[in-house]
Amino acid sequence: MTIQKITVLGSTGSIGGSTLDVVAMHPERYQVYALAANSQVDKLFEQCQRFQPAFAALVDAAAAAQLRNRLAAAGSHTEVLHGVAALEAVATAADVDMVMAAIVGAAGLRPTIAAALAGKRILLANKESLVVAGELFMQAVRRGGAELLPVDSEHNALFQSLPAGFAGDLAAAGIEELILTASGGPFRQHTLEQLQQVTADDACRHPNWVMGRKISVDSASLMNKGLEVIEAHWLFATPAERIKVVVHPQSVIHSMVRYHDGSVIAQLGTPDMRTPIAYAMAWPQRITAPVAPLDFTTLSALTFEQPDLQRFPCLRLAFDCLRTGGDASAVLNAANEVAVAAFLAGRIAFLQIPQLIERALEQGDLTLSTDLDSLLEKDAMVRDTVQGWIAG
Ligand SMILES: NC(=O)C1=CN([C@@H]2O[C@H](COP(=O)(O)OP(=O)(O)OC[C@H]3O[C@@H](n4cnc5c(N)ncnc54)[C@H](OP(=O)(O)O)[C@@H]3O)[C@@H](O)[C@H]2O)C=CC1
Ligand SMILES: CC(=O)[C@@H](O)[C@H](O)COP(=O)(O)O
Ligand SMILES: [Mn+2]
Repeated sequence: MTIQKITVLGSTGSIGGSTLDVVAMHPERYQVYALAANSQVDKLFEQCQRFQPAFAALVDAAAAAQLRNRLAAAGSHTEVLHGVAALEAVATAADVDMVMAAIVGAAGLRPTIAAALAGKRILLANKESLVVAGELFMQAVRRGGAELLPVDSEHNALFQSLPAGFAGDLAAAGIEELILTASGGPFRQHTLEQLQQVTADDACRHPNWVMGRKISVDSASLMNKGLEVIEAHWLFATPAERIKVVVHPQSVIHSMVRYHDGSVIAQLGTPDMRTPIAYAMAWPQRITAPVAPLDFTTLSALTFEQPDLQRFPCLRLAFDCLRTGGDASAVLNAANEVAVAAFLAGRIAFLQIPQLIERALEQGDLTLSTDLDSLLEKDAMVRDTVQGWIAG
């Protein structure tokens, strides 16, 4: 078996750490080529010492200089790069077989598209890439001949539940609809009055998953599910009306495909991202993952309910954007990233997140950008505008 070399974009985050757990379990199959992040020196230093990558990359130049000095003092052979271009370099290098795309937010877009154009196997966690630039991203995958494997638990579940080789022809495959499960987040049973008072720490206390703070807030507002609806549209070439969301508080069923004959095929498992990560890394084979097996005898119940779009308008906004098309989803994402950062910093209230997004959508230019530079220019403009509203 030839060893597969992997670059992990966002290695210092939650998905990055889980990816390295899977790599560590299979040293005969995988070797780390590069680790990349934004500015966290301590964690990246530890990871470099443990996995001895050829390269480490940080966007922040001062942080990269610190890392370089510490690694040199420790006698490491890892070469440290810095800047946004460095992320693209380690994602596209000829020696790399697969790239874990686990940078949070639209910041992950350029290196992930670069990896697609370079024809890599892409393990896609960074859903924002597809939300911001679905059309351009999928074009890059086709042009580069890349393999795109979904890591997001719901999309990985759908991928496992769809017929092999499914390319978007729902009728030919006998598919009625894709059903995304949503936990409902930490505020599933909160009233609107209670939602007015919640803090960032409350929002980051997800009932079932341990995740980074941005996606945790998205789960709490149901924006995560909205982003995932858009992600499913691009990954599986499925229109909005064939994508449903059902709240399933236990997060045991990770998503389902309903077929015309009445069959529903689902993927279940302990809520642990190391399962979908291992699946995507090894596909079409299966490897062991360091995950506790699902114990059916201790599951009290699997329950289901409708999402409440009054209390959680972000999900409605995302569905609307998917139907609107153009750059609506990119505007939604930019406004959401700014609003979530402001909420995490204690500068706005939770319920202001959808309000700011709705205002950005009403005032933004939603016509489709046909190249990446103009799309990212628009993304930056929306961010400036929303930041201006927050600053008052
Ligand atoms: N966590 C989960 O269980 C799941 C996550 N996802 C998706 O995966 C992605 C990562 O999520 P998660 O691991 O939770 O996030 P974390 O916040 O835990 O980690 C984010 C990673 O991105 C890096 N990063 C942040 N900003 C930049 C930037 N501007 N340039 C380069 N790197 C940057 C961080 O580096 P640094 O540490 O230096 O700041 C860190 O390595 C998100 O898109 C999320 O939606 C999808 C499904 C499940
Ligand atoms: C683990 C994962 O894939 C997250 O995106 C998860 O789905 C969050 O859970 P909810 O958004 O359903 O609360
Ligand atoms: Mn998910």
